[in-house]
Amino acid sequence: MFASLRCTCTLQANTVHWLTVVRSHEQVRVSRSISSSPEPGAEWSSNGGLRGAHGAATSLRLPSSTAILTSGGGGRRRRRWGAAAAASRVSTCSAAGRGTVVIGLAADSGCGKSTFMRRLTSVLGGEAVAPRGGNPDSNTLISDAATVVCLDDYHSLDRTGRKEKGVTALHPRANDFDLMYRQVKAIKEGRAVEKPIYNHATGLLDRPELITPPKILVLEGLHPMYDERVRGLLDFSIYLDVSNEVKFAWKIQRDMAERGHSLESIKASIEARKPDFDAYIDPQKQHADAVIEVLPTRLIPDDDDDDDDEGKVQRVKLIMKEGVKHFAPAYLFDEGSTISWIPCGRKLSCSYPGIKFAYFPDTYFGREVSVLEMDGKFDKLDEVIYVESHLRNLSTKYYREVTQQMLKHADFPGSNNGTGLFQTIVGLKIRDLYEQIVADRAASPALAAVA
Ligand SMILES: Nc1ncnc2c1ncn2[C@@H]1O[C@H](COP(=O)(O)OP(=O)(O)OP(=O)(O)O)[C@@H](O)[C@H]1O
Ligand SMILES: O=C(CO)[C@H](O)[C@H](O)COP(=O)(O)O
Repeated sequence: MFASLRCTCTLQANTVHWLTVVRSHEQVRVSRSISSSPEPGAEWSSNGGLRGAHGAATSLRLPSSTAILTSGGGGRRRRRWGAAAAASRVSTCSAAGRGTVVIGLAADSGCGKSTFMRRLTSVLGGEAVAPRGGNPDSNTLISDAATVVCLDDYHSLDRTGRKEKGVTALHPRANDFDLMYRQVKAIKEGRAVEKPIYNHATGLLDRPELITPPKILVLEGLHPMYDERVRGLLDFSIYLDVSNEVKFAWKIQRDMAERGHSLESIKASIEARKPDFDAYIDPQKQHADAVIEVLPTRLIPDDDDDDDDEGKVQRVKLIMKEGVKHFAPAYLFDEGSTISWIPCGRKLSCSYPGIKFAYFPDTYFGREVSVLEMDGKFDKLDEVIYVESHLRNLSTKYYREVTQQMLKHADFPGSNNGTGLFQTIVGLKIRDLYEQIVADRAASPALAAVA
């Protein structure tokens, strides 16, 4: 699907390189062995070693442009690995070559980041899996085209440390932005890094894992756009803006049903996080190229207290910045117009309270934007084609691609409403952006060299 990337030195055809990394006190030695089928044209540059500071043995497999860490040692998994310890271990191997495209996805916890990631990696192709053989509590996902890194891994304070210092995970003091910047920059420049792991099961920082440069690196978490230097490395950024009412409903649904939390503890956790959320997370949306905003419906009157559907129906806005390189906003019927559309009728089944679409130009934090809005929910997912056929600039590759993606993931939360629809569209836009960047680089090798 993707154009292949040109890298810095060449692998033999049909060769997979297995690397054995032996960690010694000050250094990690890399030895290459064995082979079997790489991506044609994939290349490997190594000056002979990764640098490290631990005593464990680790195996790496480098099938194409992505290497996967498989942990061999693991003896001290519960040891706290400070983010600072990983700082010095930026390695010099490059697999992706011409520069990784970096995408930022910001949102509070429980706002649909994982769901969005699953939709995105599905659009990009290939299954997204945890690093094979690595830490079972790793937060990283790897697919053919993309590596998704969770920024929780850059917490500089573990759970106990945060408690002792009285800060939440949302506070900048609990996160190492210097390391985040250095490592994202290294990956973007084609160098692998050893990234820390924040273990959500234990609340500790685990031994770092190796991240090699993928075609697309997605940084998902609380702060991808908080630090100006990290923000400057992003090729595209998204913010999932879930209103308090809806966030509360989703949190209750998940944390009560799936995690056994009490209603009181969920409320207390939301309240405790709110000041830091308002101060450090929410303001990032002004920097996003696309914002998916989830609000309560306007189709059900406020005084209609009896209606069970009220919490289940959402009004979702896709706010798309104008003038972003490689990103042409999607639109309804006619670009730049203001449109209100009720598609219900012969071609789209709608039960109460119906479906309403809107499209209009607007401003968002002083920037010109185009907004697509959907209020209501789909009754039959195969009928989404009716809506898809009236939307333009979707960056689909074939007829009904949006509808097919929605049907494929019908069981994901939000598949029957604007969250699923707009997340799918943003996924297609990211694929398109990546392909444009690769095409630009191919057309201008000088650009690629500085990317
Ligand atoms: N579009 C949606 N519609 C309804 N519920 C949703 C939607 N998206 C997410 N949820 C609910 O919120 C929960 C959290 O979603 P998800 O795991 O994708 O969020 P997250 O941001 O990755 O969370 P965390 O950071 O806490 O892991 C889901 O289990 C589901 O209950
Ligand atoms: O906001 C969060 C991002 O997911 C988490 O609360 C944060 O990472 C801390 O995790 P935990 O509660 O598991 O210690």
